[in-house]
Amino acid sequence: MLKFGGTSVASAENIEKSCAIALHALAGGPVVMVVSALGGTTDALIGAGRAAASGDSRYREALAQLQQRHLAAAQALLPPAGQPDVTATLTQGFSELTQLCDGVFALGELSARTLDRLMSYGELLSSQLVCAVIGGKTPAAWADARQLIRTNSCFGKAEVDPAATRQLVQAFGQKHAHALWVVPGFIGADAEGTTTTLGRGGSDYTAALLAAALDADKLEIWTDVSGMMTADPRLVARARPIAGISYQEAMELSYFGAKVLYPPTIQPVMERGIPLWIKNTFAPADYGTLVEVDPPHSPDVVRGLSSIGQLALLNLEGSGMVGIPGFSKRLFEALARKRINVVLITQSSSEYSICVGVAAADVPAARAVVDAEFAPEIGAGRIAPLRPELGLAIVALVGENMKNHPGISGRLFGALGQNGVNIRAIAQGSSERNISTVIRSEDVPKAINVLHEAFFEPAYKQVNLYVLGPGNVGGKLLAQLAQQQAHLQQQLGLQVRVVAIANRRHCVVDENGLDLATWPAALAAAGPCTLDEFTQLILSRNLRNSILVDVTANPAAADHYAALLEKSVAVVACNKVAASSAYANYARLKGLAQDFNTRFLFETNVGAGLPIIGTLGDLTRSGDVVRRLEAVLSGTLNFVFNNYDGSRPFAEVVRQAQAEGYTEPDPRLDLSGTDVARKILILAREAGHPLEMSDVQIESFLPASCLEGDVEAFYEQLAVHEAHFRALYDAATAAGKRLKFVARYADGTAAVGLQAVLPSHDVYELRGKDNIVLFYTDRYSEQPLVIKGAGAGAEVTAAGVFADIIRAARL
Ligand SMILES: NC(=O)C1=CN([C@@H]2O[C@H](COP(=O)(O)OP(=O)(O)OC[C@H]3O[C@@H](n4cnc5c(N)ncnc54)[C@H](OP(=O)(O)O)[C@@H]3O)[C@@H](O)[C@H]2O)C=CC1
Ligand SMILES: N[C@@H](CC=O)C(=O)O
Repeated sequence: MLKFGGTSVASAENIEKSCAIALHALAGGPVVMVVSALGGTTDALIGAGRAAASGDSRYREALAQLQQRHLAAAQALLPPAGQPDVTATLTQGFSELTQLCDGVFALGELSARTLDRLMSYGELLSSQLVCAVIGGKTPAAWADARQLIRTNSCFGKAEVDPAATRQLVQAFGQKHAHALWVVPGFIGADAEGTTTTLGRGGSDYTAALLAAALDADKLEIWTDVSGMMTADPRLVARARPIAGISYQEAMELSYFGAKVLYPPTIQPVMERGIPLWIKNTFAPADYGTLVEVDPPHSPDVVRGLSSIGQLALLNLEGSGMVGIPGFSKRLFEALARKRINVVLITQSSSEYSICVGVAAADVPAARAVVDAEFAPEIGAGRIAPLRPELGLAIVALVGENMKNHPGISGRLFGALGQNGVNIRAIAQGSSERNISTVIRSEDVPKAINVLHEAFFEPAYKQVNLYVLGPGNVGGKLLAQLAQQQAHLQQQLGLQVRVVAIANRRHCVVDENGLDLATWPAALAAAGPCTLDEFTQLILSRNLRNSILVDVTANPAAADHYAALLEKSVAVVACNKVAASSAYANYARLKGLAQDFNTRFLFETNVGAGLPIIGTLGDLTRSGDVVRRLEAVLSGTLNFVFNNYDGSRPFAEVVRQAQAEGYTEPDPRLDLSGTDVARKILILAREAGHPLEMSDVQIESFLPASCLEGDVEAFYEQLAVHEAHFRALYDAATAAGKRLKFVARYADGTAAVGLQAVLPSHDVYELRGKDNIVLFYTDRYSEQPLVIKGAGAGAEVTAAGVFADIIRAARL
């Protein structure tokens, strides 16, 4: 039994392919070919009927075009001698169709019964065309499905009488012995012989009914994809075909939106144990999906993911329901009276509420019928009026193996939770074959991708970066990312994509990942975007595993972290503003990261790429208590005082520090001690002490006038005060000391300031732009734990940001 869908017969070329497949199958025994209408025909027929009913005479043009398409296919496929019969059949069919639509036009009404008749021509004509084509190569007989498929008179989606159908098919088979039959799909007839249809996609069902009635060896559904996929390939780029699947799993997946198979198709073949094979007409060598009783073992615990959109939840709740039998019965009966299909049901054990999922389009009817049913209880205040919630979708995991594996739901909830996907309702049958979650519609693409990663690509995770501030550090970061992309993918299973880059003037976005070799040109050519717009971009794209990387020094950028963390978007910042802002804000951001299962990381805020904050975290998490910190935390100031000896102006050495990328974008922050004050404040907080910036005492060595005016004025004033800096240097040198800008924390107070230290001091030998931190803790009480190394510079800072990105990605 072979069924060919609309795309498989959409053109002359495709019909040739389908016929070749059928001829090949014929070598193995008798074949029945069930054929859909030429792709797009059913919609065109419905459109023509509706146009006629609404008094729009353009239905005639539409029918003429369809006729032309069918005739052209016949001409292309058949030799001249074989054309007249089919041409006559097609012409006759379109003449009947036109008469039918003329009637609809005259009456201004299109009944469901007439629409079924109208639609049936799609399959009736395509199957006769295909029969003529294949009949030119081998003997073939056309059979009218209306003599085989017996239905009730529910027009639009008639219900099949399987026993009567079986009898009709078998009797027909005994009377007409042919090696090859061609049968129109989708249509049947009621007991009076009136044409009915089986619902959109119903040709699959026709084929399954015939396969069951004839006890076929197998049913092959030939379509335009290579089988059922692990997820909708339009949403998940790495979705792959499922080779083997059980009937029950296929049924779950097809009901839950895997459009490859019309859901009722499975039942008739499942009852008879007939294998169902989904194959691709355009890639016949592909294996496809074999649906059978006992598919081979698969390492995948979950067989597939599916989703249903346009869902609404209806909540019926109130204390009047608790412990009273019959409420659910009344609810479901009320919905059934309006023929409202219930897709999902959940009820809490408190019995305080029942929640059902229905199609969003059914909400007004559901609301009316349920509120009417429970009017007495609502009036008495014992239950609340029905509360619908719209804009929802179901995402489901399907797989027989799930029941043997603990932890599947945990993985499901963990993966969604880490990506800020809120689950509104959950349903799991005791078969454990399907775990359904109800989520917001706009989260579906993200959720499906996250779950596909979690269950089908365990060694692979896509990470989406939004980089704000491609300056010295940001530029180096992008270069390092470009260089390491292959390594990240191969060694860590991370596909790190930079989705957007913005500076103050431009913002470039590519949801598929920017080309990291050419981003500067792309950025320069892109339009501007504000910080608000950048944040909205991140939120609206709603991509999985999103990370904001703030490589600016901008205070306003830090104001956006909360909105992102609240949506489970991780924040990696080398911008120190947030972590050194008011303690309440710092604590709130950390709390948000924890509450929303994401990360707020700022390792580079202290000591650039050195592992200072991480080490502090390890100490405190393991129960150690930090009593005292002593540190040199400014790469700039260490560089300046290591290089200034009076032989060239102090201002020139500072300019060199800036040119080499050690200073803040505004070097006054370094020279004033503010940058170091921020760092010791952050360390004290990370050690568990809730200090404010006002608690840090800053002893500035700069003359006050250096901080009045802009950066150029600052440099001018440094030059003006050269003698002051020279005197500081000379005094220290004369005493055998070196100048170091030292930060200290002890007993709840912190201070930063310039000191002349003796050779015996721990920081005396600190070279270049290095930083050093000495941790005095309960465990390291005599000899401190020391971290020392390059504490400034774009390359090392970018490396620290990179490491934070990986930490955030591997959460
Ligand atoms: N240098 C170092 O050793 C270390 C630096 N850091 C931190 O790294 C951060 C960056 O320093 P650095 O790279 O030297 O600075 P740069 O001045 O070189 O770069 C800053 C970047 O931020 C962008 N920017 C500023 N404001 C905005 C805004 N409102 N919207 C979008 N982009 C904006 C700038 O854009 P535009 O070009 O348009 O102005 C620029 O691209 C600072 O916070 C610094 O404290 C941390 C540790 C060590
Ligand atoms: N400007 C800073 C850079 C690192 O935070 C410094 O000089 O240390």
